[in-house]
This record gives sequence, C-alpha cells and structure tokens, in this order.
Amino acid sequence: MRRDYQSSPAASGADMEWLALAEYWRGRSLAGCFQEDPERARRYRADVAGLHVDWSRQFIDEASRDRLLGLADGAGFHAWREALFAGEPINRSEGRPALHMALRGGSERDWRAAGEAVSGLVARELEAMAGFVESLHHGRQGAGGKPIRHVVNIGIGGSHLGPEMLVKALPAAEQAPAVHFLSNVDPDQADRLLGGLDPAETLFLIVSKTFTSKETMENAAIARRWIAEALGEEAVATHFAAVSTAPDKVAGFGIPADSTFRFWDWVGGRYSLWSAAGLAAVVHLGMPAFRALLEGAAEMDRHFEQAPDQENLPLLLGLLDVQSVSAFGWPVWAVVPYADRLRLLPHYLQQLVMESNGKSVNQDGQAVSIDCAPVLLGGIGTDAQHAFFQLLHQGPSPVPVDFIAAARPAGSPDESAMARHRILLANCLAQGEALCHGRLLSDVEMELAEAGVAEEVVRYLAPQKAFPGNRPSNLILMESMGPRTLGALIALYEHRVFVQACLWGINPFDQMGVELGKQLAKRAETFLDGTPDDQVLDPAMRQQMGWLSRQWNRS
Ligand SMILES: O=P(O)(O)OC[C@H]1O[C@H](O)[C@H](O)[C@@H](O)[C@@H]1O
Repeated sequence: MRRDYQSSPAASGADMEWLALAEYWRGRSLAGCFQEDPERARRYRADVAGLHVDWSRQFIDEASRDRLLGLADGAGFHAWREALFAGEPINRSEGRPALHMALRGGSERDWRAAGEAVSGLVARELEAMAGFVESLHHGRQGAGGKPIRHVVNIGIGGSHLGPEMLVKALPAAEQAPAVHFLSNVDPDQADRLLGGLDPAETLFLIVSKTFTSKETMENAAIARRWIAEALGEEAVATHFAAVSTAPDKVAGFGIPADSTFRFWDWVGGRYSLWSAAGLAAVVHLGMPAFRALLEGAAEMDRHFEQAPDQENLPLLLGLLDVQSVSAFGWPVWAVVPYADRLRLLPHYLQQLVMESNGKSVNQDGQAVSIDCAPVLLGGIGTDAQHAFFQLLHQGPSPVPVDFIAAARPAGSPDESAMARHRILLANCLAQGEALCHGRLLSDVEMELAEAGVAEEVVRYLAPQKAFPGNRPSNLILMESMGPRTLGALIALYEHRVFVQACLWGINPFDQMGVELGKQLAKRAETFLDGTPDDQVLDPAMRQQMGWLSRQWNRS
C-alpha cells in the first residue's frame, strides 16, 4: 500500500528492512557481483540529459533493487514526489512548497505553488533579468558615466555558493563584466576585494532571500558607504541592485524597484540558483547559456517525475545513498569532480546535502530511528588523490564516492590539451577500479617475495600495501562541460537529496539548525562590544572573552 507523504516511515519497520539489506550483502563482494552477472556494467547505467551515469560498482542486484524500490514505496516516495511537483506545502515546518522546478520548467506547464499560478511570474522575472544583463553587456554606465566593468555579488549560503560555482564552472559571455563575490563578514575579504576596484566602474548585487542575513547586511552597508564616499549618496541608486523575496526591505536600503529582482518563498535558498538569486552567474554566462542550464535541469526534472522506478536515476542513486548510510553505517560520502572548473561543486553540494538532510528528527518531530544524514567530503581530482584518497583506499570504513568527469575539456582543445585530458580521465577511471577490486594480500606477498624481500619484512610490509577493495562508487560522465549538462547534474543531486529525505522521513527544505548559533552570536557580539557580564556568560565563553579583551587592551 502506498503511503501518504505526510506520514513518516520511521514507524513502519523500515529500520528492520535496512538491517535485512545489510545482512543480504554480508560477505558478498562487488568483484563477485561482476562475476555472477557479466551484464552488470550494462544493466546499471543510464544516459539522461547529457549525463552518462554508471552505478554498477554499488551494492545492487536485481533482487536488492526491488527491495530498495519497495522501501521507497513504503516511505510514501510516490506521494511525496507528486506533492513536490504539484507545489503542495511539503516543507511542513515552514508551511511552504518547494517548487524550484518551476524556475526551469518553462511556461507551457501551469506550475502552481500552494495553488497560486507561478509560471507567468517566473517568465516575467527572467525577462527582467535578461534586460539587466543585456544592459551590463552593452556598457551600462555608472553614476560618473564610466561603464560598469565589475559586478560584486554580496550574499552568503544559498545566495552565494551556487552563483559562484557557476561562474567558476562556465566561460564568460563576450563583454560580460568581471563578477566577484563577497560573502564573509571577515573584514579581510571586503578590504582585499574593494582595494582592487574603482567605485565608478562597480555595481553591487545584494542577494538575500530574507534581506536580513547579518553578514550580507554588514557587507552591503560597507559597500554603500564606499560608493557614497567616492561618488555621492545619489550614486547608490545606480550602483546597487538587489535580489530578494522581501522587496520592501530592499526599498528601505535605497535600491529602486527597477533594479530589484524577485524570487519567492517557495524557493529554498540552497535551491535558488535557478532564480534571480543566480543573477551574478547570469551576468557572467549571458542569458542563452543560463537558459541552457535551466533546460538541462528541466530535462532531469522530467526524467525524475516520469521515468519508471527501475530506470529512475535520482531515485536509484538516492536509494543507494540511503543504503550506504542506513544499512551499512557509512555516513561519509565523497564527491570528486575530475574537472578544475567544478572546484566549487563540493562546497555547493555540502550546503545542498547537509543543510537539507542534516537532521535527526522526522517531519513529525520524532527521533529518526536509523542512521541518517550523510557527511559530504569533496575536492577535485587529481589533486584530492594526493590529499584524502589514502583514507578512501585503506581507511577502516568505506566512503562511497561519486566520480565526475567530462568527456572533453572545456573550449576547443588542441591535441596537447586532449592528451592531458586523457591522463585526467585515466586517473578518474582507475580510482573507481582500485576502490572496487583492491589488491589482495596474497598478491602483494607474492610480489614482494619475487622482488627478493626478506620473509620477516614481507610479513609486516604486505598488510600495509594491500587494499581491501569492495568499496562502492558511482561514475558520472558529462558529454561536455557545458551549461545543459551542468544543469542536469545539479538537478540530479537536488532530487537525490529529496529521495534521501523521503526515505528518512525528514524535511529537507528547512534549516532550523542554523538558528541557535546566530542567536548566540548576536548576544556574544553585544558582550564583545562592551563589558562581558560575568553573571550571564557560560564559563568557557567568559574565559575566551577575557583573553580577547586582554589582547585588545594591550595594543
Ligand atoms: O539569502 P539569505 O536570506 O541571506 O540567507 C542566506 C543563508 O542563510 C542561512 O544561514 C541559511 O542557513 C541558508 O540556507 C541561507 O542560504
């Protein structure tokens, strides 16, 4: 029987099922799976929206796949997915839909967020963004008549990570101004950035869903002062634009309505790069490339919504993610793009994955009874091979890995670039093979003996040189490092995260866990600004603040 999306699977005995799956795989190896089923490499792969994805090196076979799909059914996955695409308020704790698919879904579909038609709103905002970007690419002038050559995105979290990742990943459109990012309240970041810019040529884009984030508001105030001091107060209206769901707050800052871009509360911050929150990236990429990014994501959305369960990529990968955490007890997940341009992808995914699913109570407020919440580790290959891969190969516990690579390098590579790209790909493919098959102790012993190594040395050296293998990974190959495939890749991760949340019964669309630190920081700030009140502070904080005041009093 299919479950309603509003009830949680925690009470359904799902935890026993995960234990049973662990039991099913006990003592079996990935290498053995390939021997048993020579068709495996063909069976567990799919081509969707320019991505070629291979999950044959995961603990899956026909029987276990059906059990995993049964678990999805039992968790109410189908009802959840239907409610997601129907714009129902599935973010229950905040009473909101999570309809980021409408941002890339085109106006031919009647997208509705909690019943309200939104396709027209999205199309209008895209038009406004196009006009703004066009003007910047055609010499839009600052207050003093100089063309704007630098755009600074001031924002943090979802209002920063996605746009910056896209700017690093994709080439700049002709005539695009240089795009910079200011996120941290650390004064070093603003000082270093502004020190290299000319106010007359700089436009600030204040991006904040709430228009209240402390770091963003502090940096916006600094930028405003910097512009006003150099060009006069009246220049603020020309040198600032904003993106927010709170246009009244933007107006209060002095930014005119025609430089204010909107998104809506049914778009979560970490799902917002498809909206005007991605405007800095659109300035860099240009509108045609941004539309291709949206189209790639929309293709993945259609696949996720319509493909049969047995072929549904986000569903199957999401189930395997949950299996790794909940059945096998492997909470860490590594994402390693073999592409310098995707250097920031793991950072972006850390927010997507851990802010969404870093929870331990379900939608009903009950403790989740099985291990959940993946911890995402990442870095680019081959650099990461020389950093944390030691642990992936010989650490005590497997860390499932997503390897990502593009078939060819960006741009129009010459033979020399293709040759180096082949080295990159060879490394990427070899790592998955090494993790899967490992290196037997007996083979190492034989090799050492044949090399004339003394027996007592072989005894202690061989175990250190052996590799356990049997460690799962996915391989995601992109046809090219272009906007369409990147859009599909990001949407694939979004939907995987959604599938994980369905199976764990948690709400992936709120982030209550970031609040307490913010509240306490506000209180700590008042004490750091004045005299610490001994009565109120906890002993560790009192000690730490005491040390800081002694440092400050010294100079
Ligand atoms: O866009 P803003 O409202 O400024 O929010 C920026 C970020 O702040 C918060 O700390 C949330 O944890 C993030 O999900 C959000 O993306």
